[in-house]
Amino acid sequence: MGIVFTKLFSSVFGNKEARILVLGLDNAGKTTILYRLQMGEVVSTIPSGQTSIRPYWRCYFPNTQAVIYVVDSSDTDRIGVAKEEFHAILENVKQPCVIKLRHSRTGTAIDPDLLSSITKQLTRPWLIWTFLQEEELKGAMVLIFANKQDLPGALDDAAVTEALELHKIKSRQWAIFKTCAVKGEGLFEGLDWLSNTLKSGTG
Ligand SMILES: Nc1nc2c(ncn2[C@@H]2O[C@H](COP(=O)(O)OP(=O)(O)OP(=O)(O)O)[C@@H](O)[C@H]2O)c(=O)[nH]1
Ligand SMILES: [Mg+2]
Repeated sequence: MGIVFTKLFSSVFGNKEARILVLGLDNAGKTTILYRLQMGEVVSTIPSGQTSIRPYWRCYFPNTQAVIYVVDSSDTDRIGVAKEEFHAILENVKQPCVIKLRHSRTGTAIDPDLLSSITKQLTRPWLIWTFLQEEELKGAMVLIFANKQDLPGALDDAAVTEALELHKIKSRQWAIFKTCAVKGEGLFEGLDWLSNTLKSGTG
């Protein structure tokens, strides 16, 4: 997998840095996905989808080319919340933002400078979990991972498409892929789409 990915990385992004934001409700599988993509040590330091920090999804770093939105396809109780959050992200809400993150387990505050120094140290600059002004998201393309396909009762890609009302997305490229993050299934197919779309410059 590492080799496949390295090839993908070098052929697609070259020396250019591509900023990709990974979002989703808590427990959706973001950390597992980033771990499968060999980013475990970085994502473990940054809190993610918990309710208390969701408002800060509106604040990001500039120049994000793509958003990966991870959905727990088996969590049908919260698929409506996942939809609301998703469309809130895509809406162009311009508001001043203060970034103040807390580690989900220790409660330690993570300041933006630290966050940015973490991301600068990444050896693989193609994937950066970070924050940007939401207006910068206007042109970003969206990759949706309908995750946890292995669980009984999981909605398939068509059902997640409907539940998230993806057809309402008019002004940006999007695609949805079924994934099972724990087995690593579907992730590279999704990244393949992302890289091809980034490469073709149509996103
Ligand atoms: N069965 C199954 N479990 C999964 C899958 N992906 C993730 N999980 C499990 O779901 C739980 C949550 O996964 P995380 O990757 O921690 O989710 P997260 O989105 O990072 O959650 P927060 O950090 O709380 O926002 C873990 O127990 C994972 O092992 C999957 O594809 N199938
Ligand atoms: Mg996590």
